Amino acid sequence: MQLGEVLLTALKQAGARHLYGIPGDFILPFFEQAEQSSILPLVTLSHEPGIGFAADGAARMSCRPAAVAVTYGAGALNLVNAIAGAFAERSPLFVIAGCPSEAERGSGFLLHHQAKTLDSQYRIYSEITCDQARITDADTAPDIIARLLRSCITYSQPVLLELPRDLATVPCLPVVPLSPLPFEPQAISACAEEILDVLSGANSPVLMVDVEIRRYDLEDEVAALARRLNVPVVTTLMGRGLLADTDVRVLGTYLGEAGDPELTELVESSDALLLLGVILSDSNFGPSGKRLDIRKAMLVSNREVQLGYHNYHEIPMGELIQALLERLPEPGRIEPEQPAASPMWEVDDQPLTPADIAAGINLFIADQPDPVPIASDIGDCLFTSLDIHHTPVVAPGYYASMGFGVPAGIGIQLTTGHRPIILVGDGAFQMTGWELGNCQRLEVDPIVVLLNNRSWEMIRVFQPNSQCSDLGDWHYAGLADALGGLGLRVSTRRDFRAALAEADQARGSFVLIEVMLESGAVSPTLKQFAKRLQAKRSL
Ligand SMILES: Cc1ncc(Cc2csc(CCOP(=O)(O)OP(=O)(O)O)c2C)c(N)n1
Ligand SMILES: [Mg+2]
Repeated sequence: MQLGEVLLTALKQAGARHLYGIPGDFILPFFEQAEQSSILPLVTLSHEPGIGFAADGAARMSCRPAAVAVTYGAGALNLVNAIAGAFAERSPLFVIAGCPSEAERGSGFLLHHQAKTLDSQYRIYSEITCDQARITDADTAPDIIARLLRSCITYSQPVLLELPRDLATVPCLPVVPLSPLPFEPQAISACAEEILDVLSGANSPVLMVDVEIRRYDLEDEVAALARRLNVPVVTTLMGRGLLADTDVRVLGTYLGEAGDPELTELVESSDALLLLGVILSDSNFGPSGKRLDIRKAMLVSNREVQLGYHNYHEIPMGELIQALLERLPEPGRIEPEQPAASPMWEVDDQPLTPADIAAGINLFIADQPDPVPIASDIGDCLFTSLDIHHTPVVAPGYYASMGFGVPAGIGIQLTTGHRPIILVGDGAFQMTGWELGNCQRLEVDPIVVLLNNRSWEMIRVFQPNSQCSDLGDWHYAGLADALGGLGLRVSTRRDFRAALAEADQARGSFVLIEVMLESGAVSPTLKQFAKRLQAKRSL
C-alpha cells in the first residue's frame, strides 16, 4: 500500500468514520488517495474552522477519533482555533497537515503558505496538540502513526501529523497499533479502595461527572457505578446531557450561584465530592458561591487522581471505574424513573423567550422515536440548552469559541445518522452558519434554531452600554432557500410549536427556524452566571 492509504486504514481501524478536510497543493496527493481509495468517506465544507468544528462534533458524539486533513500554512493555521478548542475540551482529533518536501525545504526560496519559518506550523500546533510528528520517510512512518494514534486516544486530545506532499504515495508497510500505555494494577486497587473509604465514611457524598466520561466512552460504566454507590449525581456545565441515555437519575447541572440553590448547596456542602472526568475550569466552577475545597474532593481526570494532599499517577479512568465496580455490591432493582411529564406549554401568541425555546424543544424531543442530539454554540443558546432534558448535548462550554454549533451539528448527523437540533445565536451564525449550504450535498438535514436578538447579547450582559454589540436584523430565514433549506421566522410560542412540527415533516433538507427574541430577552441562567462572574472579578 501507499503511505497515505496506510494512514487512512489505520485511522479507520482506530474508529474514525470520515476524513474531514479542505485540500491545497501541499496535501493534494493525500486527498486524491482518500477520494480514490474510499477507505474513509471524504467530507469537505467551506472553511477550515467549519471542518474542525464538524470533526470535533463527530468525535465528541461518537467517542472515537476524527480525522482532519488540511493544506500547509493557510489551511492548517485557519484551523487552529477549532483545534485549540478540541485540545482544551479533550476531543480526539487527528490532524494531517501538508508540508513542503525535503527538496522544497532546501530550495532556498520562501515557500507559499509559509509563515515566519518553514517550521512555524509545527511550532504553533505544538501548543494545541498532545503529540506531534513530521513524516520523513516510509520506514519510520508506521511507528509514528501508531504513536500519534495512541496519544490521541489515550489523552483524548488532538495530535498533529505533518505529511510532506512527496511522501503520501511512497510504498509503506501497514501500521501495527501500539498496546495501551502501561499502568500499575496495584495503584489502581489502592486508589479505588481509598476512594471507597472516603465515600463510605462521608455524610453527604456526591458524584459529579464531566466530559471525560464520554470522551473515554464510559457513560454506561459510570451509570453502573452511580447505581452501586447510590449517591446523588450531578453534571458540570460542560457535562450537560451526560448519562442521558442511561437510567441514572441526574439531579441537574451544577452552576454555583447561577443554578438551582438546593443542588448548589448539596454540592458545595458535600464532604466527599467525587469528580469523575471533570475539567476544573472557570466555566464549570466560576459561579461557585463558596470556593470548593478541592482537598475535600476526589478529582479523577487526565489519567491522574487527586485525593486530599496526594496524587495517583497514570490511572486510566476506565480501569479505576472497573476496580470500583468490583468492590461494590450489585444494586437492588431500581425502579426506572418515570419520564418527567412534559411541561404543559401554553401554545399562545406570547412573544418567545429563551425558556420557551427549551420547553418547545423538550416537547418535540418527547415525541420523537429516535434520539435527538443537540449541538449548541456559545451565547445564550448554551444556557438555553441547560433546560433541555435528557438528550446528549455537545457544546464548547469551556473553550467557548463561537462558530461551533452549525458545523458540529453537521458532523454529529454524519457520524450518528440522527437528525440533530442545532442551537445558535445570530452572532455565531454569522461566523459559520453558511456551512448549511453544504447540507444538501452531504445529505444531512439538521433543524437549526437560531436565536435572533440582533445582538451579541452575551457581550451586552457583561457590558450593558456596549454599542458594538448591535448586529442589525439580517432576516436569516430568508437566506435558507438560497442555501438549499427551509426557513421559518417565528416570534410567538404558537408559531414556534408549528415550526417544529413543520420541520419534523420536512426531511431531506435543513430547516432554519429563526426565533425573533425581544431586545434584552436573555435566560435567567445567563443573567445569574454573568452577575456571579462579575462579582468574583470585582473582588
Ligand atoms: C470566536 C469567538 N469570538 C468572540 C467571542 C466572544 C463572545 C462570546 S459570546 C459573544 C456574542 C455571541 O452572540 P450571539 O448572537 O451568537 O449569541 P447571544 O449572545 O445569545 O446573542 C461573543 C462575541 C467568542 N466566544 N468566540
Ligand atoms: Mg445574538
